[in-house]
Parts: sequence; C-alpha cells; structure tokens
Amino acid sequence: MLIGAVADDLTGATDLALMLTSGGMRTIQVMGIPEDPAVLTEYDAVVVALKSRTIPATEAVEGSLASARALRQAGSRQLIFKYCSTFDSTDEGNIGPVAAALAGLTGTDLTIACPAFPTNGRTIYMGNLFVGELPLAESPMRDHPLTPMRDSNLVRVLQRQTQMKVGLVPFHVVARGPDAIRSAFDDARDRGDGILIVDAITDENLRDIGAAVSDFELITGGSGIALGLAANFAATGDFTPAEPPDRMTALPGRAAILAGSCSQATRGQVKAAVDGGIPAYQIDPRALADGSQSADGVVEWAIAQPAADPVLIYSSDDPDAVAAAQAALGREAAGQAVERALAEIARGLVATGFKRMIVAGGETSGAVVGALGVTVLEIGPQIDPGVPWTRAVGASNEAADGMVLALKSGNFGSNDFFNKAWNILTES
Ligand SMILES: Nc1ncnc2c1ncn2[C@@H]1O[C@H](COP(=O)(O)OP(=O)(O)OP(=O)(O)O)[C@@H](O)[C@H]1O
Ligand SMILES: O=C(O)[C@@H](O)C(=O)CO
Repeated sequence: MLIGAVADDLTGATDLALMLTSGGMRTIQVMGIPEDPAVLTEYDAVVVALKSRTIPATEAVEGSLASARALRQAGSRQLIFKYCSTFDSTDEGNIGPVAAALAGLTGTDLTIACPAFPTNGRTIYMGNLFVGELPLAESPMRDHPLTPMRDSNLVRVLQRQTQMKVGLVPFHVVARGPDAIRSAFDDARDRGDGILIVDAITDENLRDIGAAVSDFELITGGSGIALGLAANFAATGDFTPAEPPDRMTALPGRAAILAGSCSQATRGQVKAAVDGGIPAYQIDPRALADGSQSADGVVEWAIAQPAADPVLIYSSDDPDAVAAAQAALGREAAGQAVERALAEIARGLVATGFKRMIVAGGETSGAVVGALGVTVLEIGPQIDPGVPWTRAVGASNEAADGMVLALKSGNFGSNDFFNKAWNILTES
C-alpha cells in the first residue's frame, strides 16, 4: 500500500477515495478502524472512514491514531488526514488535535493543511477560504448547525485548535511551482512552524503542492490535496496507474434514492427528480414521531411503485420547516427520527430486492451504511466531482453484499444528479 488515509466522515472518505482512483490508484474504503490490516495490503490506497468530525477531540484523536497505526502496519508510506473542504470544525477541534497527534505518530516536524477543492468552488487565498464567490464566514457554512464557520482565515481558525505553530504558504509562492513551495517549507522549518495553510486556487496549484510534499509522511487537507499524489508514486515507478473506471456493473435489482440532507444542493436535486417524474415520498420528523408515518409504510409504498423506476424517499426540507421540526421535537431528536427511519427503510428495501441506492448527506449515509452492515466499499466511476458509485464488497447483511451505493456529500452534485447517476451503471 502506498497511501493510507483517515477521513473524518463517510461521504468525505468517498470523495477522497474517488480522487485517488482518478489518479489511477486501486483504492478501497473501509468503514471504521480496520480490524485486519493484512487484507489492506493488496491495494494502492486505503481510506478509513470515521465519524469523528464533531465528536469530542480526545475520541477523534484516539480513533484516528488507531486507524493510522493499522494503515502503517499494512505498509502505508504516506498518510493523509482528510477533513471537509469547508474546514468544518470548532475552536475545540478536531482538525488541530488530530493533525498534531498524527504528526507525533509519524515523527513529522512539518505538515500542511490544504482543504482547497477548486472544481467544487473551494479556493484559498492568503489563508482565506472561499466557497464559490463568498468568503467562508459569509457562506451558508456560517450557519452550519454543528460547526458554524464564522472566520474565513484558516491560519487563525487552525491556530485556535492547536499548539503547533501555524504558518502560511501564500499564493505568490505557490504560483511559482514545486521548487518555490519546497523552499517555503525550509523557511517554515527555520521559523519553527509545525503546520502550514497552503493557498491554492487551481488544480495546477494542487498538483504543484502535491509534487512538493512527495517526501512528507503526513499530509492534511480536503480531497483536492490528493490530486498530485499518485503522480509522485508513478514517477518513482512504485506503481503503474490503472485506468479509472467510467462505468460500473450493478446486480439486477431495484433502485432507490434516500435523501436526509437539507442542503441547498440536495433540495434542488430532490426538486429536479420530482419534476422529472421519479415517484417520491416525503417523510417528516413530526409525522414519524407521532406514528402517522412509519418505515414499514414507506417500504410498502416503495414496493408498490413501478419496478423500472427509481423511488425517491426524502426528508429534505427548507430551513424554516427544519427549524419548526426542531422546535417541536428538539434538534437532536428531529435528526435522529429521520436518520433512524431512513436506516430502517434502507434495510426494508434491501430485504425486498433493492440493489442500487443513492444516499444524500454524510450523517444520513452513516446511518444507512451502518444499518446495512456495509464494512468495505470498492470505488467505481465518478458521477459528479466528489461523488463516485461504490460497491459494497463487505457487508454483514447478506442482501446488501454486492449492491451499489452512491454516498453524496450534502453540498455536492449537479441539479440533475438523482436523474442521471443511474446512466453509468450497467447490468452485470
Ligand atoms: N426535515 C428535517 N427536519 C429536521 N432534521 C432533518 C430533516 N431532514 C433531515 N434532518 C437531519 O439533518 C441532518 C442532515 O445531515 P446530513 O449530514 O445527512 O446532511 P448534510 O449535512 O447536508 O451533508 P454533509 O454532511 O455530507 O455535508 C441529519 O441528521 C438528518 O436526520
Ligand atoms: O470535502 C468535502 O467537502 C466533502 O468531502 C465532505 O467532507 C463533506 O462532508
């Protein structure tokens, strides 16, 4: 194994795994701390998906260290710590504490922090993160329920989370290419910096940064930072890039979309699917709580729809409706009611022969994949930047083994994602 990665959420892990696959690396995604490192050795890259973005920092550190140890035991030569391209975190962590712990494990005196993902509109200039045209703190991430991002300057944000000295490699250096970036690393070491926010606006910047960190044992960032890493190993002859897949075979069986994300992108995708005529059922946390809707009832509805069509089951709603449900039930209870229902619905659908599933939202994906007992995902073709088709190649639920899943980050995907994703699947 060449690259081992620890990702702080499930859809984020899939995003990174797709980037590595696109670089020609044979990549798998493992759910949770790997129990048997020996089985990981036959891949070029392994991404461990944790659910550590918003848990207490001590637990995030513990899970990340255990995962990194397993990856290193399996022979990983370079470690990536993957977090969100919008740097989702609080002043208490978890990006700083996990990065510092992994630096300790790998004996690293200098690493980088680069969440840039230009294809999806995340760019960094003078340490400030932009989401599309907006500085992070003026983007919708300002009001994220768990990790509100109210400061766009990542040097400041990260310095509040760590005792490592945080520095910056500014754009005018990055624009001069790998040698200039390497020389900025030397200067940073002399200053005593431990971690550097690195500006990046284009994919070319990311490739140059990738070349400059070829000898780093630890790299931290979004999926974009992996853009240039496969090329380093190909250049030294450590592996021969495989052609990334452009289609994926899928077992015969019915298709469903389960959407628990309420992001603007997902709500647009739900509307496009409904407008396009996909049979759709909206679940509501209050109806689930008072028993007027049930997972069994939704599964019965789905079975009764024309078998040739995908079915859409969604809780996605606009911010006012979400706020009203949260006011009635409590924020956590409203979310849990939806997650539990979608997980149970997924189990019910798979038990009746559904074999193809799109799940929208990181928390929602975690609940669904957990309920299906999926432990390992093989990475297939890109549907849209950051979202591939995957196949469950390890699942404790026999009916889920071999099924295909697309786990979509809330904010990712084009408007017609739910309509078009099926077109790159072929019958096995
Ligand atoms: N109608 C609703 N009312 C209240 N809460 C809801 C509703 N629909 C979904 N939720 C909850 O909102 C949360 C959405 O989080 P999720 O991580 O799935 O999506 P996201 O934050 O858009 O995606 P990502 O983490 O990939 O960016 C879940 O806990 C879900 O159960
Ligand atoms: O980096 C991103 O934006 C995504 O992979 C993600 O982590 C969403 O939760």
